Amino acid sequence: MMSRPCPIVFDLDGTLIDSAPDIHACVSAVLRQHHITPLPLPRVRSFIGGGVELLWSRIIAACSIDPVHRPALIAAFMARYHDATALTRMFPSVIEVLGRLADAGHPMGICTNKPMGPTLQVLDHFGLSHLFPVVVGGDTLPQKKPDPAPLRLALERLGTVDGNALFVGDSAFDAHCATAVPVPFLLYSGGYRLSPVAELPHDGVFDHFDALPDLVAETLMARPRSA
Ligand SMILES: O=C(O)COP(=O)(O)O
Repeated sequence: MMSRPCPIVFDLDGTLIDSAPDIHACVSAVLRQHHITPLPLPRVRSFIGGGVELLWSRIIAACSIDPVHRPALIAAFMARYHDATALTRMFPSVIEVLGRLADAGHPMGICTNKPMGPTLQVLDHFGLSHLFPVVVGGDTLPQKKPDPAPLRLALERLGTVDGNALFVGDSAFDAHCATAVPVPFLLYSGGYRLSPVAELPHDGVFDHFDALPDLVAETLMARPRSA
């Protein structure tokens, strides 16, 4: 009996989309409002991946801001972040490759630390919503990646059987989350990763989305499959 194509869950920021310029623009606007000199884009990009709260913990530390301002800063940021898509781009070939994987029958989902509001907005903006029947955001559960709970929820909602699924992401948050579930992890090396590839647990690595369908097939072939 042929087994059905396995579910594939994707991280969002730094994996499918380069959203750092929009996040940087929102952060800079909020800092300017508070008369604080904005940080350079690469610095803000290095703070992305652990969700909004961790992003702001890092900004507050980097700019030596009094933590008493934290709630106001985060509220002002969220008001801008909700529909910030103007500077965001999909990584090359993402739309074509997602279409190929969907046509091959893989059920697909998103597991991101980005809050649900901006996540749904950006998926809609890029015409990706219909590809992802399951979306777990950074505020869906109390836990965020690298805790396994959000990815486990996405896999459960996609009907994963016996861990027969794949997770695709770009960061240490994603790699350690996949290990904790556990589920095989494919690392996109062109995203916001801070650690060397060799230091992140992974079952495959790719630097361009054109390589992903073959990598998916190879990874699944190398593993025992459930019916
Ligand atoms: O909001 C973030 O920090 C990044 O979210 P991600 O999980 O899609 O990389």
